[in-house]
Amino acid sequence: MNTPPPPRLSVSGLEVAFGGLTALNGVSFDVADGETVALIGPNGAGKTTVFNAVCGLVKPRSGTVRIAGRPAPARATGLLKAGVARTLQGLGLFAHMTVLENVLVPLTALRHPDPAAKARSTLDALDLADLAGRPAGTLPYPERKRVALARALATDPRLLLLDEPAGGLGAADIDALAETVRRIADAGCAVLLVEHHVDFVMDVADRIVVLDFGEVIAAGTPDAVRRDPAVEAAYLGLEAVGAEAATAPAPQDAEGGTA
Ligand SMILES: Nc1ncnc2c1ncn2[C@@H]1O[C@H](COP(=O)(O)OP(=O)(O)OP(=O)(O)O)[C@@H](O)[C@H]1O
Repeated sequence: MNTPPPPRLSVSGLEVAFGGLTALNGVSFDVADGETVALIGPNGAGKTTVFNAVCGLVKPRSGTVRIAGRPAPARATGLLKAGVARTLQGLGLFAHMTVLENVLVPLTALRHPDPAAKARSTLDALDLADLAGRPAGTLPYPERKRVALARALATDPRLLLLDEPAGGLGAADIDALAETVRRIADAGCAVLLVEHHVDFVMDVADRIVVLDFGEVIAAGTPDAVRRDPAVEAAYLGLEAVGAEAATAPAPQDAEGGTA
């Protein structure tokens, strides 16, 4: 009998401390190819710290992060080569560069054989072709978010990490985003997202991992998690969290960063 392949992402017993503060305490979960997993939890629960540990930006005190069975590379280019791409909460676009140039950044880093064609086909797929020549910083927030997603997708990641992808978007853009995320997962990519927008999470996630004070307090299908009393107690009502996320953030200055 063939051994099944290891999960695309496997986080095991992750412990992270910032001085005296234990930010993550024994966090474990997997994400399989083609699966969408959402990390949710109240503010300060440790969601971003999980992302940062997966990307090697914080060093765990103990525990492991494995990508397709191998230890996760610590540097941005190593992660891209291992098929990992990430979007950032602050988007991290280069404001004065065009949309096309932004999407070219990771392709150039990866020495893609035909970066221009790949960038253009990715922009096409996300309905951004008409904006290719515009400086990224001049676009409205929803378009800038799509550019950040395009930049991550251009590298054909096998694991996509999305940091609050629905934050600051209106209902129509959130529906379109949900469709895009489904398409990405259907193509076999593993998707891990951190998100406060509960309706969006319930819509797109195959599984939800709930963090509170750095620990996994529930994990399972959206339905199971919704009915879990520990989750309700942690949130003091999921609806309140959804309402908070519906508020658009003030436009942020684009800044340099990695996909
Ligand atoms: N660099 C750091 N130095 C010190 N403490 C940190 C650092 N990064 C995070 N923390 C602390 O670790 C805990 C987890 O933070 P984290 O940002 O991972 O939570 P989160 O669930 O992503 O929160 P939010 O929903 O508000 O983004 C918090 O108590 C936070 O204050």
